[in-house]
Amino acid sequence: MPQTASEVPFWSRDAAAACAELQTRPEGLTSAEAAERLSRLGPNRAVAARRRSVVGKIARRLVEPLIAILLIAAAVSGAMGDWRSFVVILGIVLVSTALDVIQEEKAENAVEALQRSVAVTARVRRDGRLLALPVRDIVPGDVIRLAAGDLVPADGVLLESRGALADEALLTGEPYPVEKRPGRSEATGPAEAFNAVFAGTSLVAGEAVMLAVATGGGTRFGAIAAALAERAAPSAFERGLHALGLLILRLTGFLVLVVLLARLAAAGLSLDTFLFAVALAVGLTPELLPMVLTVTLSRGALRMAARKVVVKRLSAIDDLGAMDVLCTDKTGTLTEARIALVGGFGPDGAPSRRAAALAGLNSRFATGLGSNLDAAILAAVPADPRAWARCDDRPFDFTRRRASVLLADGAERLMVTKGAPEDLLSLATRLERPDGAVVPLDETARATAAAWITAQGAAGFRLLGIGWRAMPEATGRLAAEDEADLVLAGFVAFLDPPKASAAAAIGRLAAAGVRVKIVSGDAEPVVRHIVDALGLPSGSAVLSGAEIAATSDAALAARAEVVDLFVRVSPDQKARIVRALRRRGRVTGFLGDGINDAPAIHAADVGLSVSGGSDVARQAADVILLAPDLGVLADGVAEGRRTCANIMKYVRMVTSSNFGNMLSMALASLVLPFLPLAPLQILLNNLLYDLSEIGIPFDAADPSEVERPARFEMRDVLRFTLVMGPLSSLFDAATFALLHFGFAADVAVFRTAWFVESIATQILVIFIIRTARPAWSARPHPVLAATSLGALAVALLFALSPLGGFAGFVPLPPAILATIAAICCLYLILAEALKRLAIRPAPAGR
Ligand SMILES: Nc1ncnc2c1ncn2[C@@H]1O[C@H](COP(=O)(O)OP(=O)(O)OP(=O)(O)O)[C@@H](O)[C@H]1O
Ligand SMILES: [Mg+2]
Repeated sequence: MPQTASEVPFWSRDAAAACAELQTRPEGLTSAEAAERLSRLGPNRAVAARRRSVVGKIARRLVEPLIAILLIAAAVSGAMGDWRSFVVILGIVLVSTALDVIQEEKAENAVEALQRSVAVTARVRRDGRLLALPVRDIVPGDVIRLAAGDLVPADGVLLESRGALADEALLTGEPYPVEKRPGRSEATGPAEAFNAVFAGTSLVAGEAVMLAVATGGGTRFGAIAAALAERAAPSAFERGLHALGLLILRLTGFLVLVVLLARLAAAGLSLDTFLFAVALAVGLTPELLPMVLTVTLSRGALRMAARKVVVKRLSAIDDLGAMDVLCTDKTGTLTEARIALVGGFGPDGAPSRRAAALAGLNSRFATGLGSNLDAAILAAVPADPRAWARCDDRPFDFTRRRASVLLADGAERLMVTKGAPEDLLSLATRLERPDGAVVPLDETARATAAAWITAQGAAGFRLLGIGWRAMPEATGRLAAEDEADLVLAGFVAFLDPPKASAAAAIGRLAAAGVRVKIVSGDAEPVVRHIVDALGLPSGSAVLSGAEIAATSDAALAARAEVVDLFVRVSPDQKARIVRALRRRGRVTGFLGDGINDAPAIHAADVGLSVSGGSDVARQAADVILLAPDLGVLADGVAEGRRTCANIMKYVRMVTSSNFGNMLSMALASLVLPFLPLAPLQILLNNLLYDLSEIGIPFDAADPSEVERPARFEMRDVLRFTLVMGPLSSLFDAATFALLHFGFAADVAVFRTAWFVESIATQILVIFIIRTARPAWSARPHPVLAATSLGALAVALLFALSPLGGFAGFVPLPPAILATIAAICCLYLILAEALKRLAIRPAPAGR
């Protein structure tokens, strides 16, 4: 059984031959057969899971420069006979690596489970039944049903097709959907193989049944598709953090070098100097930041999931938090998507059974996208008594916005077209009167119909126009030109009530600094009606698809920013609007559920879809809403910002307290005749400090931080550092002076005292800088309080009890203890007073 395409391409066999070769049948495999194949051929995944094993993770950490340096330091200590350092350094490497790996592993597991819950499934025939199975469980020989909007889960040949059109643009570059039908193809390349479908492409119209021939790495395009689908571009937040990390790295390198040279000049090379430099480098580097990011983001993801928002790409949380424009589709988010047929109406607007009956014929025989409009028609219109049979059809697509069927009854050939009402009106040259007579469509009748269309739209009805045309007896196929010279039979009208919760949700989003824009394929009056019904600001100008088509990208960018309503836009225009907004620096989200929304979802900073949306939309999305409700999204945005706010707390800690303390120590080492802290003490300080921060992801965010889009601004970070850094240094200098000159402390006492001051200020300041509000009015999360105070307690236990002897700590005289306590209190009070300058205040207006 070939798992890969062999020399003979698989599409050169017909369905029966392919079935025989794969030992399967149109009814599909049995689950026993499938299980056997799955274990033999492996899961249907184009690229092996990229996730590292635990061993891989540990190995990766051990080769990181910092850890490598520590290991070398341990080895040097051991070789020199300093067993205490050897053991402690190894212990620290062990603890921090374990901490890192366990946290990350847990985070990844949780997020993977979430992602699985929104993974795309395929409808597979197994044991004679149709099952929804995860795509990864598909094996060669499986028989799979596909409908418009579905992703093709494997390479295969078609067994059946009804108007199937596949979008292979991603793989062949062919921009237009290509027709797919069963048969045998002589094609040499996949692009021309009309009977084959390929993993990674999607069906945009029609229905099909396919036989999977190749899965996983054996597919033609799977690997390319996976690579293309992979979005490597980091979020703005990640880019900012990365830049900050680089900055710190450079400073660290510079400082360590200076200290090392100075000590070498003063005291010559010694193990202590070497270890001190190593410890300083370790202390200065925010080595846990990557882990902390993953953990914070995955905690955010879990909290969002509890609010029915599932993120597929972790960093999308940052983008969601930063989003300031949301473009949304209309149906399902602003409306209930419970579409009901109101009735048929003639060209003059009088009730008409005939229009409804023709719409029923079209919906019944049209292949392709079974839209909810069709469902509403079929539910309300009784089946036509005549024995119509389908000859051909031109399925619906979002650019033409209409669908035509060619029907036969005996020698009679009838084409029935339904679609956007204003388009149908312009295609029509005649009209059908209530008595059945066909007369030319004169200007008055045309104007009457146009006015009626607008009036109905404004009254909240969605309309489809219905036209027909008698075709010559021999006609067997429909051509594009046939959709012309129509007889207008009238219209069908639908109601899709506006969603009661939408107005409040949009209000919440607006209050949170997210501007909502409606981007709809529907007509202006209908969209306007919804806007009015929801009580949304209706003053906005409107931009239509036709206008957009005539606008350059640059001009569109300027227009798109101020316009909030876009009507009659095609799928690629939706994407153009998103790109235009992004070009203006807007962090843009797009929420949609249809095939027509997928390009825009893909183009957005945050692509959003709903769990009931089509495969392609969900595949393109970064975030899936488990309920089609903007309120859910507003919750998600708040959680996204909370997550960003927590990441900023780390950044503040790293840039001010951690870096500040290590900086002071480096400077002190230049002045003092001895090292201000023993290397082991620095490492211990660093480890306990890292531990203290583990609770940050649990913390709540300030209301002010949730109220506006969260952006990573290097300026804000620098401002914070410039205010809080010197403050911390000031207190370090005071400690230094008091200990060295005031108390004339000896080395051991000096180090113990400095350690206590350093770790206490470093850890406790989290309670101050975690909020821009007064520290006492914003209560920290209990987990954060526990990790911080716990780490501090351990540090004090080491430093102040006989336990600390191993690291060179000695008991402190009460006078020094009291002085340190006073310094800490004073520092915290001043930090509280100064933080208002350091943390960006909420902007006055928006
Ligand atoms: N089944 C169908 N048959 C004929 N025409 C259709 C059908 N479905 C949709 N149309 C036409 O295509 C237009 C665009 O489709 P649709 O309204 O679903 O786009 P959309 O951008 O997803 O809109 P929305 O914002 O309402 O979700 C419709 O307004 C209608 O005129
Ligand atoms: Mg839609």
